[in-house]
Amino acid sequence: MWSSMWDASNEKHGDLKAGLTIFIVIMTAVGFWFLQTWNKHSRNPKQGSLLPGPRGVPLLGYLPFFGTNHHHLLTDLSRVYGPIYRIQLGTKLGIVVSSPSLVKEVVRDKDTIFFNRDLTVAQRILSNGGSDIIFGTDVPKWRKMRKMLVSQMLCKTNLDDCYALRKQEVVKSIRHVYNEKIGTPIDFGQFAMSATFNTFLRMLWGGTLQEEKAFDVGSEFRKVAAETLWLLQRGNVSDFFPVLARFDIQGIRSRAKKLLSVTENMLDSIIETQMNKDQNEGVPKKDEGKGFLQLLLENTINQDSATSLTMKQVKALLSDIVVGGNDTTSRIMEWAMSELMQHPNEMRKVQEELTEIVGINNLVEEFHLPKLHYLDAVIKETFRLHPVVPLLAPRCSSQSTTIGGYYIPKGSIVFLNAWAIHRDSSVWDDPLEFRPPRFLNTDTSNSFGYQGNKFHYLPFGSGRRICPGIPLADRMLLYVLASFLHSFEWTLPNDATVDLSDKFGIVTKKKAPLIVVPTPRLSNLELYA
Ligand code: HEM
Repeated sequence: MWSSMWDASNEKHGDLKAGLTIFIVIMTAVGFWFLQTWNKHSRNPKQGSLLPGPRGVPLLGYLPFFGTNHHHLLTDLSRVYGPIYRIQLGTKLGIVVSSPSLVKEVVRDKDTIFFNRDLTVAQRILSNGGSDIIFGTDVPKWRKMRKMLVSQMLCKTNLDDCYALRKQEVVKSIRHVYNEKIGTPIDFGQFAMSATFNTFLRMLWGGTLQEEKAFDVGSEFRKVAAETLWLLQRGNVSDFFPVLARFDIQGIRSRAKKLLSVTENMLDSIIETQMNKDQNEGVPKKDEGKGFLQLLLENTINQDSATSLTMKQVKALLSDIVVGGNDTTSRIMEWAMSELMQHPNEMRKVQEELTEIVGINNLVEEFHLPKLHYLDAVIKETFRLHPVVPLLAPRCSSQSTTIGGYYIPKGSIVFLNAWAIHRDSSVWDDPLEFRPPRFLNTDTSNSFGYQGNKFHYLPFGSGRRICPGIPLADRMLLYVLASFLHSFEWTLPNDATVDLSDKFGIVTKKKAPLIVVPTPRLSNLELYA
């Protein structure tokens, strides 16, 4: 995603700076051309007024001033320049939108114009030329893949069917904490990340992969997914100055190509294993449901070209699920836990609800989830204060148009600043306070969901390109968090405090990890066995 282009860590930021230095020398040669581009962006008042925005420096635009926490910077700038402004990023023109009504104009009223993405070098390579959903811009192909994901893999029936797979992994995590971590400080983010990752993989392969093989595949996939995310968020000079792409100054293109080849080989081998299984071996146990891969392979055998996917698309979809779903889901768990540790009263209410609905002599089951209203409100409030994808997935205008009466040239990159909107005092009462009851509204006409229909609450985006993973993310968040909060009491190590500051990235995370100490909470210790 474009928001990830300027990575937050110092190491990577330094890397971008080094690239920029080399670049400045080369850029003298193309400066003339750049100025022409600048003029083109600035002088076309025919269709609307010119946008305000901060002044940058020649050639680089505002790039040198970005610092590390880009969502904070863009929010600060919106206080100066208003809910829509322009920002020059090398040769690219960025448009930053931070009001609900203007978001609506982009994602609903003009959704066909803002359907596209402006792919970076790494995005184009790692998505195999945009053959996945996240980076895909070919509408018929994108639609076919989304349909497969939403109406077959993540439909209620299939998610219900593979509950047993999720449960096995969550119970394994609980057992692991009970056997090895009681009374010791653990990094909750890492713990949530492992539990989520293992659960995702279990749903991908279903119940058919041997445990040992599943473990090896899991470790490899985890490495590949982490590197993909890392590479996607490295700043790359070529993205701001495409004319330099052929020089691959920072080596990002070659590294992405190597990574794609490793990923493809790994997925090919998994797919082959799955296809070579003899029929009995491949049939899931009665209560386990089909894994996503099996569903996908059945779909490719289907000869109906209107619905069937190619192998390239199958692999792209598997990657999307892991890359798009794992970090986001586990990071929000860490944020929710951090807010609960910071607000013991809220923690008490959540645990009282769990005791009442689940019972202290039982483990949480998915059928309990619809009754866990307070926990649901805690998660929603966490998403409001800490939308883990703060600038959503930036869109690109496929033709010149207007937003809010301002002229937007073709090819502009539009950032929808959900982080700013979620913290805007003209939209929310006491926006900086963690107050879950604001999501407890029993009046259904006024209640909040994740569907992005209220343009002031956008943790999963909105419009045609809204996150298709919501049904799975919603279940996983509630189920995993409820299980951890019900099974254990969590305390901070002596003298520790909770640091709620954040660090921008493709998925925004906590600056300092949350370290907590678990002790058993259930009265029947056999439940941990
Ligand atoms: C807490 C969990 C998650 C969060 C916060 C999240 C957030 C988002 C956001 C903000 C977008 C961009 C939407 C927009 O620009 O309007 C997005 C897109 C996407 N997400 Fe998620 N997501 C999560 C989980 C998942 C899961 C579990 C999956 C897969 C099973 C997934 C797959 C995708 C895909 C494929 C897209 C691209 C959609 C498109 O471009 O058409 N996400 N997500």
